[in-house]
Amino acid sequence: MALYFGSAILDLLAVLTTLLAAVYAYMIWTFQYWKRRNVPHFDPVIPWGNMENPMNRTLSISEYITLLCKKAKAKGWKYFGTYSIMQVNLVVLDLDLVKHIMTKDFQNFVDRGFYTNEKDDPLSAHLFAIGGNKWRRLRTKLSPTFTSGKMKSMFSTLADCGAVLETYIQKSVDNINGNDIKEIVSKFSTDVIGSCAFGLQFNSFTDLNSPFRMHGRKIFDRSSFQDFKFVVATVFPKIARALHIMATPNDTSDFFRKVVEDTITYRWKNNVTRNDFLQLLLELMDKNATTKNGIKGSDSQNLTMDEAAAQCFVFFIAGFETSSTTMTFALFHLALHQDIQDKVRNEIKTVLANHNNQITYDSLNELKYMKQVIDETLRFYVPLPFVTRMAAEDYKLPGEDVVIEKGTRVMIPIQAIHMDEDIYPEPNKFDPERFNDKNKAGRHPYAHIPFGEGPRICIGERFGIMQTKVGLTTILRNFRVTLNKKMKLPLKLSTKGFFPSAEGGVWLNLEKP
Ligand code: HEM
Repeated sequence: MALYFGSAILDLLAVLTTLLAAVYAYMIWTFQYWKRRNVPHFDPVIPWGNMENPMNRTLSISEYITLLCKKAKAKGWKYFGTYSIMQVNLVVLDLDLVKHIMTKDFQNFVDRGFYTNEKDDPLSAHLFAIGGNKWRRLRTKLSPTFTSGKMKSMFSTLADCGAVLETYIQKSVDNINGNDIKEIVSKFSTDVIGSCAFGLQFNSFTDLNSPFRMHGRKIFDRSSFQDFKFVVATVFPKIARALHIMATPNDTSDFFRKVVEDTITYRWKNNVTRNDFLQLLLELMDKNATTKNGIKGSDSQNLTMDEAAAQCFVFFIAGFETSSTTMTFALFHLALHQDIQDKVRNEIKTVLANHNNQITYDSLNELKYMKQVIDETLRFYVPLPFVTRMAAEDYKLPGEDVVIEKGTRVMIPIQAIHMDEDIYPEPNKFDPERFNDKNKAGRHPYAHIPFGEGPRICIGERFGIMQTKVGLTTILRNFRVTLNKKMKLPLKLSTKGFFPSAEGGVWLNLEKP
């Protein structure tokens, strides 16, 4: 039925044109936000703002932000405004200001401003994503899970996974050569998280169709469209929730929720206790938490089944990709720099000789040079290129004439800080000596923050380093790592996904030294 132009189609066109014009005008107005506030910024482009078109990137996210920050630094900016689509962000470069946001004034920057949709997607409500009091409550509860005492008691479970990796590479070294090393270390870290977070044997090396490995791949090998959907959901969370947009793929969510529920039910039913994260979560569960089978939780604390599943899930996603990325890039650099590799291997041999040639919790703590190699790897290719914090109230940047408005996201560009040549001369040179005690002491404490900083620092830092050390020690004490002829140099980062990964893979050989 035509109302205005005598034709329903013309009416519809008129409505659509008006809507588009309104959105366009709103974008123009939004894209002047930083100009109106007199904050330094680069000119945005409609509709992506200062982002690259997520469907057609030429650089990885990490490289793109680092480039933007380099340009900003060259102009003498300590911070600058950006737009990701219509979301305004303040990128902070000055390390003293970074310290204020992450630590000193943390009470105003508790939230990350991450998209969650607890109703449709219970797994999205995990420790990394949630904010406010809910985060405080959960973080307080989960922190004891990651103390050095707990890490020590969990070490034997981790060492068992190291032994599986060792047997695998010893047996199949001929087949491994000329393979993407990321696939091998990912199987190891999937097994580690399986044992330590879920209390299950994932058997990633023997079960080629392991559903855990399959879901792990699926979460991180996201298409550009999925990335785009997530960015839009972060910018317009209310609309995204109304449209039931999930952060976790549907089948992955069903799979993990069922695994956790079945495992918890089994443990309650059979009074099983184990030295793992799940046991600690179990002890925090609501006495009224009921599984589908009608089994009730046994104590009076208040984590629900879905909350417990969400935490297992975040340990899985945060634990396996970060550590396997770190191991992959460490091995790549060691293959490029045989002298550094020799030094690491000699250290491993000397230290393990004092521990019956066993990889133990204490022996790993003595691997000081390997820790320098890991620190330098995490400087060079940090798994999370940036983190965000959202202002809970208006906040005046200390010493500056700028107020960060309530609800604005502040971005801490970790990778760009790590590549700042004023902090790290020749940033593209791999040099573990940057992290000897003397050189470390001469730098700002916020110059190296691969695990973030302040009260929201990575809860799994100790575990991530321990896991990385077990993987590297297992490989390097048995093999010399060299570049395979299929490895394309210089390494180019993939333009897909959020975590840095090598385009075409990291092709290495393992040779008997
Ligand atoms: C090399 C390994 C790892 C790296 C580089 C890494 C890095 C990070 C970073 C940068 C953050 C954000 C911190 C911030 O905003 O200040 C984070 C948070 C987090 N990480 Fe890790 N991580 C690693 C391993 C792990 C492991 C093994 C686990 C669990 C088993 C884990 C669980 C988490 C969780 C749950 C959070 C959210 C903490 C919160 O918001 O309270 N991470 N990680």
